[in-house]
Amino acid sequence: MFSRPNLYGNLTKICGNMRTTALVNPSSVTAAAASSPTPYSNANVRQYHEVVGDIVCPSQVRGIDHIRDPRLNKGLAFTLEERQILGIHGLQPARFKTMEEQLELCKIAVNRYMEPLNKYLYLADLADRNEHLYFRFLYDNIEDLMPIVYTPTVGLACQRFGLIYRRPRGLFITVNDRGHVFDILRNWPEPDVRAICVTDGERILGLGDLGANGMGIPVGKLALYTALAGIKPHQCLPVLIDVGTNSYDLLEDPLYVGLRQKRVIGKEYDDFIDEFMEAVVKRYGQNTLIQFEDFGNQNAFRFLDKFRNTYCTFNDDIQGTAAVAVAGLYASKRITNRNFADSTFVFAGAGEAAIGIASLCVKAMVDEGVDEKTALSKIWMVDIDGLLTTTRKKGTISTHQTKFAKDVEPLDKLEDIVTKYKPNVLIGASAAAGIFTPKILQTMAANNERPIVFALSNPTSKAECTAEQAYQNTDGRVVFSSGSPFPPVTINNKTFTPGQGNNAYIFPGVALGVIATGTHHIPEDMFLISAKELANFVEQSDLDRGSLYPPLKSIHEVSMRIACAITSYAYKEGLASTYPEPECKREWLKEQLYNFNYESSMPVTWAWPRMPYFKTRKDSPLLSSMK
Ligand SMILES: NC(=O)C1=CN([C@@H]2O[C@H](COP(=O)(O)OP(=O)(O)OC[C@H]3O[C@@H](n4cnc5c(N)ncnc54)[C@H](OP(=O)(O)O)[C@@H]3O)[C@@H](O)[C@H]2O)C=CC1
Ligand SMILES: CC(=O)C(=O)O
Ligand SMILES: [Mg+2]
Repeated sequence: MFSRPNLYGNLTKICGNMRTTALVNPSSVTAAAASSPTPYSNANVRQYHEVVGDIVCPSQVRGIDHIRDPRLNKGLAFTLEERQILGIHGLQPARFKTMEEQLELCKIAVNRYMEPLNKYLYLADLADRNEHLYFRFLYDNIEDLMPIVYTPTVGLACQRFGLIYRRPRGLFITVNDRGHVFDILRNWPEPDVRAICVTDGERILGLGDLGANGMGIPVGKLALYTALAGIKPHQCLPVLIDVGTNSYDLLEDPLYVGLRQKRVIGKEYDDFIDEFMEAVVKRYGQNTLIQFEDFGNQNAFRFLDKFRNTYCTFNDDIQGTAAVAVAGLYASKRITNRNFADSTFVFAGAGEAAIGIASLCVKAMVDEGVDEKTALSKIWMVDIDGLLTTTRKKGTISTHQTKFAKDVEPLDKLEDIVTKYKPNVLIGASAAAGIFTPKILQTMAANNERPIVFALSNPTSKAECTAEQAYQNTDGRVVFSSGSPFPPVTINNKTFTPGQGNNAYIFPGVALGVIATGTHHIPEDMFLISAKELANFVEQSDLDRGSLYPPLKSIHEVSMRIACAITSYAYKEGLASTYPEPECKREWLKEQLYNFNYESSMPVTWAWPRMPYFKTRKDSPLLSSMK
């Protein structure tokens, strides 16, 4: 244990005249967190003045409010100087801890919970208490914690949202706020938002319409912005657009926290979304990235078409998913030796994810030198009514699906379609659990030496098949990946660890590149570039263990590589608005990242807690009065 030095003499000296000074060299403060605290003195006050020069005041918040602010709180990692100067001394136990010691405690604490939802709640509580520790904990333990803050557990958290809701972690904008969306955005305390993830909760993972309970999704996605790509948390804003829900269960549920009405649709809904988009630009600027997430099918495509050239926006379910799946297919070429154009694809599902992937596959084939018509002929799409054919009744097939419809006899059953068209690639994005039956998987294995099967639906309970079913029914020959994680499977004495074909490999890196460069619009090319970047990072050892993706522990590097590629592309294509173009993109991006370690909590102008934010030492009346 640390002995407690007599600091009160020094403190009286410093606090005696609140308008003099109490400045301590911040580097010594950070280092001191781990070691025996050193009393402050006028000597190090002077040194700090000399060292710091122009300085930005880190915080005006003192006392218990400093601990209560998750962005400022460091728990027991506050040094003695920090505790004294911030006026929090005595509000915590005597012990000083390093961040590493705190992280050990987090591990013990989270592992005490058996239920994933309880782990989720522990992490949410940690984020509400100590943001730095939360993100560092996620960053260090992404393999263990991604299934908690993200799919599959985030799905359960959304389903139980009314029960577990604690504190605001994003904005709820309801259709009753029409005409006042800008005012609601102004209520968000952060002025420097660079990225918004927005949902209206209509299609939350494969769980359907969860209305306002869908807030867990933008919160989880943006947690990954920080944990995977280092985007600063204060620059991220989760938004839930509440226009009601068509879920009868939720409307009847006494715990439901959203508007208790059926969804507003049509012009009223569209005008509301328009107002939201305009308000975002007015509040945060035209380069604010707006990631659309888990909207209903029709709206997702409509809004992407409508906004993609007028706002800085993308749809993660359509475009992010496309990139991760196509990356997996690029990587699979090293196993099957087949180009895209030599393949036959069957998609179970013809919605956002499936159409997005199929469209990017076409782009990849065109990239290989094949014409678009030939590329389209390789792709067979199946929705709930069976094969997409040109004979479908008008109105049962959308404009995005039309180009994939085939001039053939209708076929309803997936089994028959797989038997007849003999795909070597079978991709599920249907939210229909178990539709890849043993028979279908066996047919894939009978027709292909190395059949490719992606069961991309989330959460785990909605997967088209489990990893175990895929390996067992193909004699271990399948090249498999899934949207949510599955545990390793051992068959014929060989253990397979399939990779996670999830857009989390893509959207954080894309977002980092887009935000850093101040890109205005996000062209489709960026997703093909991201796919190639991800595939290039896959090593032979990944393929050998049965994965088409790098291990999650290297997902930070994946995000950085994607961000570098996006940055280069943005400058090359004249899309960037941040000048001058940096020579070394990686170094330049790294300089902008979140610091996962604690920073000094020593406020330069601590003696005037409510003073405005002075940018330079020269500007500060406190400091100039000291001359
Ligand atoms: N791994 C990842 O990164 C991602 C995974 N997903 C997952 O993909 C799933 C679908 O999402 P999304 O595309 O956005 O949803 P959509 O609602 O847009 O599409 C679902 C599609 O599946 C079809 N479908 C439903 N039941 C069946 C069935 N029994 N057989 C064949 N097709 C069927 C639907 O047909 P119809 O329209 O006729 O009902 C529709 O075409 C979700 O579970 C989602 O979590 C989504 C994004 C990313
Ligand atoms: C992963 C994702 O975005 C989804 O399942 O909707
Ligand atoms: Mg999604």
